[in-house]
Amino acid sequence: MKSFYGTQLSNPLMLGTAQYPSPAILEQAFRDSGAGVATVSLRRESGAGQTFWQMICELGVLILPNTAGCHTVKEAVTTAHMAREVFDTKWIKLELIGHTDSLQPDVFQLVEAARILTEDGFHVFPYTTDDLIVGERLLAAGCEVLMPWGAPIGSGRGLNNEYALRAMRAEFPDVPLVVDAGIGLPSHAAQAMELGYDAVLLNTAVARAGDPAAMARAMMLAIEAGQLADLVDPIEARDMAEPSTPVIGKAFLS
Ligand SMILES: CC(=O)[C@@H](O)[C@H](O)COP(=O)(O)O
Repeated sequence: MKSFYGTQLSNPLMLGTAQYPSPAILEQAFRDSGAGVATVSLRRESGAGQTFWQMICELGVLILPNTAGCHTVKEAVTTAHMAREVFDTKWIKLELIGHTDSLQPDVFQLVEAARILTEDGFHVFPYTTDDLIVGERLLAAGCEVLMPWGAPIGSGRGLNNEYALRAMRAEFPDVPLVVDAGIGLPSHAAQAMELGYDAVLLNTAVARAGDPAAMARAMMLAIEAGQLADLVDPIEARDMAEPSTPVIGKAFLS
């Protein structure tokens, strides 16, 4: 498994901490799924106060603070500095929103903020589009991980552009890649792993499910299934049929 800035994840599920019905259900979702990373929004969840930060720290998983809700480089950089103080970590999930309806990242500001934060010693996890050139620019700015979107945040649409995500995997074979946002179902998470992605980050699909803890577990099982399938050389899809038993009386190929 690839490492994330030198750290091996205990497993490839990164789980958000927003919108759960209660703190107890949030904790249960982490326990039942065994998620390896918790992402937490400094701006959106700052109202919850010290008790909430404490609870997140006590989950016993790696913390990936994020800059959700930031629209400018200045806001994102300031929020990243706050996060480093609160959670004592160099990791920052850099979100810089550029479009109100789709919450599409502003990739121009994203690259600039990534460069500033990297020079300042941060380990940046950029939430980006599935654009190859933006990916290249983020790597050139010092990022060692890329987090392309599956679909707009909270949409639950799954992988909107499988072609582009596949192209990113092929273009950056050695870079840890995480599908971030838009996952709605376990099958979407499995699909991301089948493409050879290294992890999946999701929040809404679990937090807003009828039973968040059970959905978190379902996501983890799907991620494990997709990861295993990717490792064991799956067959290529074909247009034409091919008999499963090509030679009468011969059950095995060899
Ligand atoms: C919590 C978080 O980091 C989100 O901004 C993230 O992008 C997840 O998106 P979904 O809620 O669509 O899973």
